Amino acid sequence: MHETYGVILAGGLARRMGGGDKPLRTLAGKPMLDHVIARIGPQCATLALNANGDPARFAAHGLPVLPDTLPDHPGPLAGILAAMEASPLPWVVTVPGDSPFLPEDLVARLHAAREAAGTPMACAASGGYAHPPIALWPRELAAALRQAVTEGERKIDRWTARHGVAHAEWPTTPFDPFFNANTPEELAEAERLLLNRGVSP
Ligand SMILES: Nc1nc2c(ncn2[C@@H]2O[C@H](COP(=O)(O)OP(=O)(O)OP(=O)(O)O)[C@@H](O)[C@H]2O)c(=O)[nH]1
Repeated sequence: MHETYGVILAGGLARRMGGGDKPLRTLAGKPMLDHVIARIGPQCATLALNANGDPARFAAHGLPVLPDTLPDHPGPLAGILAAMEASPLPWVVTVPGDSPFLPEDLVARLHAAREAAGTPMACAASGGYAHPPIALWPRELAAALRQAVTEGERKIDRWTARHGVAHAEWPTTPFDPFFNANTPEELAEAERLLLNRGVSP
């Protein structure tokens, strides 16, 4: 297995949640970020958090905080770029801080998909839909990504398609492992899934 640098993306503005830090919202008695760390941490050699503003608010979670290196919240590609530029390892996996049910074989299957297809990147999918922020990135494409974002690129899938991306698909039953909580209603739904439908916390 390739050692992989994991970065949890928490650099967005969370407008649909009413602002603030989505990953610090409580889910089943603990911050959603703790659920994400429990899922992705064991799959990575090192873990970090991409977030903007005062890093002290994440101190309890014990992760290095990487701020965006581009101004004005240009979107998830800015967090992916910060992750690739900070990575001590050739491979980087990014996951959003609002996806508490990530699969335990995420990193292994992304590497396998990339190797089988001979592409530089691999992206997670479920139910026939790709989840562009949940992907494996080669550090060596950081300069190309910086150039693209500087020139105005904002869409992850358009940029990955230019370089080549494989997709690894997961089943959506009994639940979608890429469920993400963007709104207070989705956070309540995540809580129901955890408490009633056997998603292990
Ligand atoms: N670093 C960084 N990450 C971002 C930015 N915008 C979104 N993200 C992250 O990308 C992932 C998907 O973002 P969205 O859920 O679409 O955006 P969001 O800002 O979190 O929420 P909304 O404002 O409700 O759309 C989340 O993990 C966000 O934290 C950004 O400008 N910079």
